[in-house]
Amino acid sequence: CQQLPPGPTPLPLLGNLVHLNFQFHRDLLMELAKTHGNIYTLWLGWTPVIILNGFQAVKDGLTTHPGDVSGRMVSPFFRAMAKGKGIILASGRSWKQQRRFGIMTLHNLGMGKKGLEYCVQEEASHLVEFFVNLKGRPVDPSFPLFHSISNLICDLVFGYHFSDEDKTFHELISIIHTTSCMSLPQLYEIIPWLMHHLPGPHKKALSCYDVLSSFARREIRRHKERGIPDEPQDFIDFYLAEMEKVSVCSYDEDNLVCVINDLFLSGSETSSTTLYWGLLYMVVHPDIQEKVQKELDAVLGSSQLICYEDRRKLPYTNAVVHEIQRFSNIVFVGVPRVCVRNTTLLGFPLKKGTIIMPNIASVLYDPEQWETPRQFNPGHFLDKDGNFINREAFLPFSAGKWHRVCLGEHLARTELFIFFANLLRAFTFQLPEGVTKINTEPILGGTLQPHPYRVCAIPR
Ligand code: HEM
Repeated sequence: CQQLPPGPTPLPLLGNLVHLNFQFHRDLLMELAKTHGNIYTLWLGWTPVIILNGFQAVKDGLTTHPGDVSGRMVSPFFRAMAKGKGIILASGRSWKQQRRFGIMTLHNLGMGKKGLEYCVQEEASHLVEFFVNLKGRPVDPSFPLFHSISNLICDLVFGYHFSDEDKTFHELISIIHTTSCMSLPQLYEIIPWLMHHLPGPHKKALSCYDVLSSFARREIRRHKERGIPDEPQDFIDFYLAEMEKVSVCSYDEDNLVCVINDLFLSGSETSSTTLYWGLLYMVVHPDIQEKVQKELDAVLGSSQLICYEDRRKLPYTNAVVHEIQRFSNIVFVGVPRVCVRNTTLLGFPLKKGTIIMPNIASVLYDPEQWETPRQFNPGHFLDKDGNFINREAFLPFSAGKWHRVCLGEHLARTELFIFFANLLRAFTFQLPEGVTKINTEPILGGTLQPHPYRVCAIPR
């Protein structure tokens, strides 16, 4: 039998939604843990959701019986979107196969002649060129960052990347942006039968998802028409080759479409928003920016291609990149998990189907783990001699190595390091003349976003 952890008293019908102001706010969730403990229950309407708070609870909760808590919520909204296919919104055998294939293929693409790191370096140098052409004029870097990171996914998945002016690409990234910035429409989860017939942001997200799917189908058709080369060049080639080889039912075109959508939706906005925060922090902390530049100048030449491996020679820069991820904690309440069988979570027996929400923000801001959790402090990742140190509580990609943990972790780390180091080697970022104030509070959406801002990239 089930024993739910304690929590605030729910109201009839709405549960704790009113307590939450109909959204998950990281600070409110951390505040509730002070009263109810590091594992507590919130009710979304009739549905109990178990919240894990702080490093120890999140780590133990996700890694003690990782297989038991590796399901995803097949909520009405998610079902309407991906119909249980792909990776991020899928569960069970099909999810396992798509995920394993996705990991293997990203790895294989990294090994190829035109490896993954090369694509990252190429996109980073296009971005540097973009800023050079601006000649120090103010710009909101959000769009160019998003553009470059999405184009990188195009490179990996489609085998080519778009030019800056391409209209189709602008249409594609505006769709990805709208869909990935959406927060989960809570009302759809509670009354899907009604919301399905009403207009609103949920309708927009669903129709964007359909447009994205038709885009993926067009690319799959193009690949089929030109035939699969002996040496697959991109994600679609690898997948189509696999479809020909094995007759496993979950390798089908619908799954491929959803996997492509997953790569765009979880791989574009996350990395580009982290870099958007990164430039903001550099403007706010010019002393830290200068220290990074000094290290880059001392260790690298001005034209040398920057590799991910260079992070070992650049401990301060590496620490700043990690601190940007920690402090911005963009995926603030993680992605909900579901128990795939009856299990025990930190001593509480839970039934199959119970939803678990790891509050990632409470890990990255855990006062027991970080010296100055609410301050931007690269020292969190440095020892007293200035060497880089890994921190156990650095879990922006979540936890549970062989199960649900972020599939793009390696790609994201490579992108963040190479983009950041290239940008800071080439430019000093500062506020436009006359601007003295800047808002560093996040906007709550699908991820935590900075308020729009403009910077000048002054060539060094
Ligand atoms: C700064 C960048 C990124 C952050 C902070 C991030 C974070 C996360 C988090 C917290 C999860 C949920 C894991 C869980 O359920 O425990 C996740 C899942 C996922 N991420 Fe990332 N991610 C990033 C970049 C990427 C990139 C670049 C890709 C791929 C191109 C990617 C692909 C995925 C996929 C496919 C999943 C679903 C995994 C599954 O359900 O099995 N992510 N990510």
